[in-house]
Amino acid sequence: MDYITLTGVSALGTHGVLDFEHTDPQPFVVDATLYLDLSDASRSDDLADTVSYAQIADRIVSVIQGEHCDLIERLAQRIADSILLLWRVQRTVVTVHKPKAPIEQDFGDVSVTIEREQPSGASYGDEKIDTPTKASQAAAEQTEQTEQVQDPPELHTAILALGGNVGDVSLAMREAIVSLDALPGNQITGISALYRTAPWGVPGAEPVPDFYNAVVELSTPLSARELLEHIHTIEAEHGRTRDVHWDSRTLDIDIIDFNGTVSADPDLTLPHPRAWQRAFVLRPWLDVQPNAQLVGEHEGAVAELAQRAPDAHAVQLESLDWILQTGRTKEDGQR
Ligand SMILES: Nc1ncnc2c1ncn2[C@@H]1O[C@H](COP(=O)(O)OP(=O)(O)OP(=O)(O)O)[C@@H](O)[C@H]1O
Ligand SMILES: Nc1nc2c(c(=O)[nH]1)N=C(CO)CN2
Repeated sequence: MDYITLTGVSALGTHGVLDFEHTDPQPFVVDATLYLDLSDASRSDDLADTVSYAQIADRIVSVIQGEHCDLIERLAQRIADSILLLWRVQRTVVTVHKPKAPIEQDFGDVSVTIEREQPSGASYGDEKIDTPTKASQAAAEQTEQTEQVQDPPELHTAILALGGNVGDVSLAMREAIVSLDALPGNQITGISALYRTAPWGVPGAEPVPDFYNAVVELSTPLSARELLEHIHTIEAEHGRTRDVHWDSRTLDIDIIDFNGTVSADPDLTLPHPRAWQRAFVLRPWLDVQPNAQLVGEHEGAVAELAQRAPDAHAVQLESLDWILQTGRTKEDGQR
């Protein structure tokens, strides 16, 4: 199996059992090996056929700087989880070093190493992670020969807004992101923070729960229309029905921008026709593209539109590392 190795990624964090370790930052150093099939990337010379080691380094640093763990075993698990969100990575070995650990004796380093893999039988779109049989190897070789004469697919950059206000929204959004990333050829290239936002334009006399919103940047070979079809399937998997416009919902995913395309088609309007006046979309968009520009009728710098939007003051940062959480959050569980 091919692999990518990244060593010595370091950052300050507040992990440890002792009281002062909860407040005084100390260095943590991480080595990670990612096992994945690099045969496509080695032929195509295209980043979309592999995983970006810069993105892995970012994820590792975010986890080190993120939520407190008592044990470096737990920190290593959180790092492995964040790496395995990338569907291409089949297995990862993560070592966390804590060179300044509070140990009275002279010591050089202390570290833990864990090895984790995708859940068994994990299936991603049409791609199943399986031990290759002779037949599947022969089929793969055949495909490789065919692929050599094909042009690599054209990749598009899509900005997707995710939101919801019913049930465990952040879990639904994390699962949706994994599903989007798992579609063949897709790669999530940016994930915003999670924001808690006041309901925008939602009708009805009853009080409506706040929404959670986030934005992702996606590199995709799919057309905008194909992507929208997949999005509808993912929304439906999370119990979304489309009965009432702007009603409370478990999961809503909108295509905000698709390579700067402008289209008035009502089935797929681009950019999203209401994005320009929604700080709950514009603010998280800036997290993944700080210099983003909206095209079309309401064109302008997203940073300026976000400030001017009527709900600019109703968008509150909820979590920077929400994507790394596992299971239900206490708060979500009560919703
Ligand atoms: N850019 C777009 N992204 C997603 N859906 C779109 C887009 N443009 C048009 N649509 C169409 O809008 C229809 C309704 O979408 P949806 O149910 O997500 O709307 P909504 O969430 O109630 O309102 P809003 O679009 O204002 O967020 C979809 O069936 C889809 O075909
Ligand atoms: N704060 C907030 N308000 C909304 C949202 C949303 O995601 N966040 N989505 C809506 C319809 O898509 C309507 N109103």
